Amino acid sequence: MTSFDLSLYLVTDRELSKGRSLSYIVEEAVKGGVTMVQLREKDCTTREFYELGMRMKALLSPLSIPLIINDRLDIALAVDADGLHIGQSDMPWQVARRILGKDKILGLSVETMQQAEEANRMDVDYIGISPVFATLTKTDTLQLFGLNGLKEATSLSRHPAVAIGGINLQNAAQVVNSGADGIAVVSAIASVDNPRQAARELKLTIKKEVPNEME
Ligand SMILES: Cc1ncc(COP(=O)(O)OP(=O)(O)O)c(N)n1
Ligand SMILES: Cc1nc(C(=O)O)sc1CCOP(=O)(O)O
Ligand SMILES: [Mg+2]
Repeated sequence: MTSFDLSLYLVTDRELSKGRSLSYIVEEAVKGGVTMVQLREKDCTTREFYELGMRMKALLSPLSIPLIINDRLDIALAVDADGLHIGQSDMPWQVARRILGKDKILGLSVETMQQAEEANRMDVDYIGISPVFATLTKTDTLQLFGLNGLKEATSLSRHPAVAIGGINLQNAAQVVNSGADGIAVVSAIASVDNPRQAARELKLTIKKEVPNEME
């Protein structure tokens, strides 16, 4: 499987990118230290999603930054992405795994403690703990995990775990100190004036925290 580093995971949303192109946001974010990118565009035709996917692949592949496609197994295959992220209402993980093959990265959102526990019996490569905090970026979610829920979910999970939902410079340190292997963000990078600087600051914050925790 493609190796991956969940520490600073950018999830895209053109609508929240203040009129700037996806390529600009992603390029700047990568220069700031993003380790993984998920193409998540909800308002998109299939053709447009495919073309964006091809553009992202051309941009990220030479930099060895994994490209993950949200929801769309067909697009992940068509652009030969590094992986797919699915939620509880998306393609069943067994089907996704069978079609993607064992070499691709498969991520799964877990929205409850029970789902985190069930994911231990699934052949997925990481879980997204969704959501940790409230966010306006995605509102069709169940309960918030909060930091205590995040601690419990990361301790019971056998999978690497990325936290998502309402994560920013103010709370990122607490998130990684609660056991997450990384943070996934949309607005904290895509909606700010300087995405490169935002990524750099987030990266510094989480890098600082993980070793401190281990000491
Ligand atoms: C890293 C990560 N975690 C969770 C999600 C949410 O996925 P899902 O529940 O399928 O919701 P949508 O993103 O499809 O609206 C994610 N995309 N990425
Ligand atoms: C894509 C996504 N999934 C979530 C979940 O809880 O499953 S929250 C979310 C959006 C996260 O955006 P922001 O960093 O702006 O809060
Ligand atoms: Mg989904």
